[in-house]
Amino acid sequence: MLSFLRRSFTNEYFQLLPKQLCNELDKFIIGQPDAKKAVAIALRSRWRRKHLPEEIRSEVTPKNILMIGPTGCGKTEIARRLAKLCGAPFIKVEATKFTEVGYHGRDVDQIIKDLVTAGIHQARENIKQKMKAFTPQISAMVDNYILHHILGPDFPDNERKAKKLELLRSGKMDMRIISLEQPDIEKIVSKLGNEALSVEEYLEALKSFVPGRSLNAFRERVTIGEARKAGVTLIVDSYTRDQNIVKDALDSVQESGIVFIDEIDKIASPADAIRTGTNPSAEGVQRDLLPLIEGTMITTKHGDVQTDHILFIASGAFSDTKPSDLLAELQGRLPIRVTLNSLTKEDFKHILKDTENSLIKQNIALLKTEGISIMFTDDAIDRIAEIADEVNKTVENTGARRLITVVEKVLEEISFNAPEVEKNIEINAEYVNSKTKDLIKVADIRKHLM
Ligand SMILES: Nc1ncnc2c1ncn2[C@@H]1O[C@H](COP(=O)(O)OP(=O)(O)OP(=O)(O)O)[C@@H](O)[C@H]1O
Repeated sequence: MLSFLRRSFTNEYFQLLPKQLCNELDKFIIGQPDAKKAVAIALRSRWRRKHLPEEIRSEVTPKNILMIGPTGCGKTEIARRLAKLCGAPFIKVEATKFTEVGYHGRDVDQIIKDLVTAGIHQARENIKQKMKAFTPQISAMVDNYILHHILGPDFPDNERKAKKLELLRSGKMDMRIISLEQPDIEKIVSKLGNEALSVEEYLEALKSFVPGRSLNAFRERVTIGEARKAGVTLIVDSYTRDQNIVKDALDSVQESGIVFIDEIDKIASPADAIRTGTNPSAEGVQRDLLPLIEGTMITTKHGDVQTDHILFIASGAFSDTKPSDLLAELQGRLPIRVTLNSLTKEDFKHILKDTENSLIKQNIALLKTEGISIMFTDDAIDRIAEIADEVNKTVENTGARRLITVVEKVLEEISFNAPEVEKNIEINAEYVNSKTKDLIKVADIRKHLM
């Protein structure tokens, strides 16, 4: 059971062809076809690499990517979504963090350590998700144990026992108080490492388990309802403590980890600056990053990690510097360059309503929890997109992040007063205008000054 649960943290998306993967990304990210293509190919290359004979496989390293594009245009989102789709451990870091006082020269290794932590967390979450399919079996086992505890081991009357069990399962005994002993958790955990156990054997092994360890820590007497819940949680948690999960997570990090390094443009220095030594710390960070991206061994508290096959995606706006201002060796290690476009008003409309869990859908769902139904007319969506575009152009370009600010403004009053507002609210362009007057005014003033 355990090996089945653990098998392959990567999922079926790992098998997708680049075109199919782009289609999946299209559901969440509007436009940016080149960047989607590049990451989809990078992912498929990993699958291809896995199918190579051993001797060639170790020679093939991932083709790392440099994403160039303005802030808020989807660079991080593409990488994060890719990782999520294929179940790959993912971490985002800001390159500038390592130029801060106290950071320089130390610990870009921390990036890999954090990736391992993210990988372990994800592996545990994966197991928890998969365990959900076994909840009925686990609950039945816990109930059986509790019944055994209530009736004692020698209770002879099977008919009465069955009736009691039915009562227990129905939840009718949940308020009764029982006291539980300390579980022999060591015994259970030592069994967990044994992969040879079948489901039945595993459940059998767990019969020695007394639910409620965490409860016993602060009280011995618990209600049956609490014990039933705690028993299930404790069993699920004990699976996730298995040391093999850490080992699998390390493998997963090495084989399919993705590191997203943002603000790489901020540590690029024009050749002059390096020659005159005006920006030595930025260059130092580039040098520190080199071995990680080239492939090295990093020692973490969970074990050694070889970084050769981790996919690195570096990203930046490059408004003040150029990619060619990066150290030549670093450029060489980021051979795939993709440019992302500044988002247009049309893109904004699609981002607002057409992506899975789009901003509009999220806000509708949020207010639904208060019993409020809101509906956006098409002209309201157009207007929000227009205002966001206008403010980006005249005040500061924050890309799609601006949409969040505008939608927040539009819904501020309803959010503040809910649920004491009308139950059905239509939001049209006029309503949008009335709630975003301040934003429009600032944009107008700036426009006239330009
Ligand atoms: N093309 C897009 N399609 C859908 N949503 C987008 C798109 N671009 C940005 N967003 C949304 O805008 C927000 C910011 O985007 P993201 O984090 O990808 O920015 P970025 O390009 O990495 O910029 P930065 O370098 O400043 O981090 C996210 O919530 C994301 O969902």
